[in-house]
Amino acid sequence: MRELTLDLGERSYPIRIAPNLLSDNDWPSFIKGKQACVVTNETIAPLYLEAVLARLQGWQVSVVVLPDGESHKNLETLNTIFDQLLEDNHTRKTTLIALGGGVVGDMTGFAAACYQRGVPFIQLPTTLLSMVDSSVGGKTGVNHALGKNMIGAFYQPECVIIDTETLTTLPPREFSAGLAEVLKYGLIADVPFYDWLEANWDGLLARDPELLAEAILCSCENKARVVAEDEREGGRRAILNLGHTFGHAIETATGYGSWLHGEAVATGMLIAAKLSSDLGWIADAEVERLASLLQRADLPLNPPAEMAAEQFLSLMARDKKVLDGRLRLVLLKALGEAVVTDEVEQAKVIAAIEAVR
Ligand SMILES: NC(=O)c1ccc[n+]([C@@H]2O[C@H](COP(=O)([O-])OP(=O)(O)OC[C@H]3O[C@@H](n4cnc5c(N)ncnc54)[C@H](O)[C@@H]3O)[C@@H](O)[C@H]2O)c1
Ligand SMILES: O=C(O)C(=O)C[C@@H](O)[C@H](O)[C@H](O)COP(=O)(O)O
Ligand SMILES: [Zn+2]
Repeated sequence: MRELTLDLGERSYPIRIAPNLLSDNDWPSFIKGKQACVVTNETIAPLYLEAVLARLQGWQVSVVVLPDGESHKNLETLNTIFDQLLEDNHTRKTTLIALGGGVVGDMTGFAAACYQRGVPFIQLPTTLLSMVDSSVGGKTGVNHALGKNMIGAFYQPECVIIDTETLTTLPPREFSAGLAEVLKYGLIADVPFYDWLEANWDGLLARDPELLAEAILCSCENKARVVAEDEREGGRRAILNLGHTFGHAIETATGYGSWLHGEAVATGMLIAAKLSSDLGWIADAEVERLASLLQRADLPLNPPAEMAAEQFLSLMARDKKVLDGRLRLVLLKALGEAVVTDEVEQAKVIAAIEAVR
């Protein structure tokens, strides 16, 4: 088993990575008391709910099965979790268990932050993206029609249990979406990891278990390092948003459905890389290198044809990083060195969007 700790003082927690951890009797020990509510969705429940419930026999356990998809990551769906918790008389001693991808994880975490002003929760991520990113770091929340993740809270889990065996059932498009966030860590902070990813890209695409476990560990280590430094995004944590200002605009414009989060981030990172090379910060060859890795994973390189640059700009004006009315973008000062800047001319931003198109 691989293990690391996200170091946040008294709110520190372990992140465990190994095959078949869901069937392990160890993870329920992170739950204080014998009351729990498992939140999952209609796709994941038939695959993994039984294994989880088998570990909780004799407990007071409720189950909430959410509809599947990013389009359901909203307040209306969130309320169904509260309905169930109240109907089943759950108290402040109840622990919520997020069994699923980032959508289930973000909503369960936010429900835990709100229910009776806060109950514990644990993360059992089942997508690559949720293993390497969303289950770690305590960003929880839901979307609003006018913007992505606009309603939420910073709220940390008790532990993150990554059962790598669950990746065997993940559809290829979802797997690739996760790889986009994996590449992000190399781009923003870890050139040796980026080189390693490029060297092992075929093996990763073939889902070699050892390579995957290594990539998940390295991603979690990178994320944990940044979050431990700046839990509530006062500064450095914003680098984890590389590509997201453009990506969130795509997701919002397309109604949280046709583009997966990781796909939108892939295209967004390519725009950010192009802008960084236009500014003379990274070599043109690095933009090509990233495009090639994305393409080999079948990730989209071009923004939606119907999205004009002006639509990007108006949606990006609501980005959470906007300060004093000024757009702040995460760009690459060098490969492996992300910076947050508000000093890029609008014309250059438009040019990068058009160039990638
Ligand atoms: N909180 C954070 O820090 C953070 C970080 C990155 C992304 N996110 C959020 O995460 C979400 C995206 O997460 P995601 O990519 O996991 O998407 P997702 O949760 O929608 O899961 C992707 C799809 O895979 C299915 N699935 C999940 N596990 C499976 C498995 N093992 N086998 C078969 N099918 C499985 C799901 O039912 C879904 O259809 C977005 O809402 C994004 O905003 C949050
Ligand atoms: O953990 C973070 O911080 C991130 O930015 C990780 C991102 O991959 C993730 O998509 C996050 O949900 C985006 O956060 P937001 O604050 O821009 O909504
Ligand atoms: Zn993301």
